[in-house]
Amino acid sequence: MPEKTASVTDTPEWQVLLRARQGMAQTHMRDLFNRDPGRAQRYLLEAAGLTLDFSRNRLTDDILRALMNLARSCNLDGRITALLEGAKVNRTEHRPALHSALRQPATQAIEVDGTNILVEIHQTLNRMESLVEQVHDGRFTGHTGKRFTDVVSIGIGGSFLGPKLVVEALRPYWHQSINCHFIANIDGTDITETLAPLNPDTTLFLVQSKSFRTQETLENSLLARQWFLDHGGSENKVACHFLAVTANAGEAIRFGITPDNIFPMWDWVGGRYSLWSAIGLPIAITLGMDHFRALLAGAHQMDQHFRNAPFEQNMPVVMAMLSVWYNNFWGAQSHAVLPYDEYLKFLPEHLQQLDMESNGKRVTAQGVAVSHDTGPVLWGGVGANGQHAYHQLIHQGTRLVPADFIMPLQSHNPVARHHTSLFANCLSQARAMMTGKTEAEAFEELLASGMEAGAARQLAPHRAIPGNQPCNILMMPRLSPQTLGALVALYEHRTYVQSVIWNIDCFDQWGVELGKQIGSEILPMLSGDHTDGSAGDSATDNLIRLFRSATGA
Ligand SMILES: O=P(O)(O)OC[C@H]1O[C@H](O)[C@H](O)[C@@H](O)[C@@H]1O
Repeated sequence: MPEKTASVTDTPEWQVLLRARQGMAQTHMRDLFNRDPGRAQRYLLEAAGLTLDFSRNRLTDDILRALMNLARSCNLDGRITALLEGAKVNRTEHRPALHSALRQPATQAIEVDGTNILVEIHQTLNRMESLVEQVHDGRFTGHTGKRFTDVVSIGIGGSFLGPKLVVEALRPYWHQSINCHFIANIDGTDITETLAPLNPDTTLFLVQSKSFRTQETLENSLLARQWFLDHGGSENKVACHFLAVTANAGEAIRFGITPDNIFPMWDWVGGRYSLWSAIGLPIAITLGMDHFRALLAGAHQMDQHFRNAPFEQNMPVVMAMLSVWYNNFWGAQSHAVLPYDEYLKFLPEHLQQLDMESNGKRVTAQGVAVSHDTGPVLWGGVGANGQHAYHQLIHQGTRLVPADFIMPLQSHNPVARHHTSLFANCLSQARAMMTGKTEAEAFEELLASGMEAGAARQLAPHRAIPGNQPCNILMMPRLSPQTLGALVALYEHRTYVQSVIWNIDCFDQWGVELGKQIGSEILPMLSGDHTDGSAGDSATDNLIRLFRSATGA
């Protein structure tokens, strides 16, 4: 039987926050700003090149203190040390989660089972560097001797989303000679459309899979291999075009990858935390190793800030505790991430896996059902596009939607006055969410526009906006490898801190396994290899029949 531990909801610190929540029920953020204009200056943090303005929150100094007391009561200090120093924080898989070690200079040792892992990490980085240089200067070429022009990463989940985010976000830093593509989905369209314009002689494939057992990745890799063979390649030239990154070298070799072409991964790195490892090869090849190392350096700066800054000034801790505040005390069910930068359009997707796969849990680390909500639904998209779509719900819907605005102060593409307009949009949305517009204000506005009083009275409730929607604004001088590294590491640590408060294991993902298991049973029924069984329920059986009659299987 799982050991029973006291729930965080029973602690005095939790009760203080419950009372604080009651006390804030009638307080609007407008009042908070009116009473305390200094909050804008006070609720501003700097770390690793990022600036966080968290003044637009349902927050007072007392509540901030109470949130940090809750963090202390959960031994957050000790848990941060445990994470960064390699304790087995992934309890169900008995592993450390040492993504921070991947960006650590080799000056101090970090031991896992008696081995200093920094040695292998830096050896791997050096191997990556050598590969990148050889690809760039043409010493490592395709089988016809032509330089590589395209790299295709085949992987899914954590072996896809992080590298894709970084590669797309750092386009202004791309090495000029090479293009990068990603194949993830087991949808023929993904691979067909990606490979169609490519030249097999000048295309380098990276098979990216920690486990080397992921069906989508293995099937796509087989197909890519066949494409290479069908277009002038031969079996003995596959090694020139296929590399793998995996913690399961044995499977990769069985699959046909030459041992020399395999880069290591380790079981102490979670998939969604792995872009800093050799899973980052698409990044390193596309941007060059200097930029990859700058990305690591930015993340390392955030690690140091996370380790050393007092809680009240600790950016990941503050953001995590604000999320706990809204999630557990105000009933928020989602969290929006709104990057005001086109290059960051894949950030919400990466953070969805990071946050929702990590904190989408319903039992404590001890295996007992939680007595509180855990991770909210994370969603979002680039501003200003969202303003003309889902922001309506944030402004006038019935739900509380805390949001993070993310905005570089300088643009890589400073055309006309676009960047100023973009920043104006970001600030105006944050202000509209915070202040809203009362019905009386809406009424006055309509009268001033010349509308007759009766009509104005009728329309005013539709134009009123409650406001009081909390948001953070995260800024950086410019989106660069360093600031992006810090930004992603910030969200990694924010995720961890939440999991500490909720007492859940944020490094496993058992929930995704059942679907895979059922999928492997259904596949032969759909393809006609196994026709007389039942999937176990009539609804599934019905659609299997429908699919088979539509496809003639
Ligand atoms: O890297 P792989 O072993 O192929 O795993 C790819 C992905 O698939 C799994 O189902 C997990 O949900 C993800 O956490 C993982 O990143």
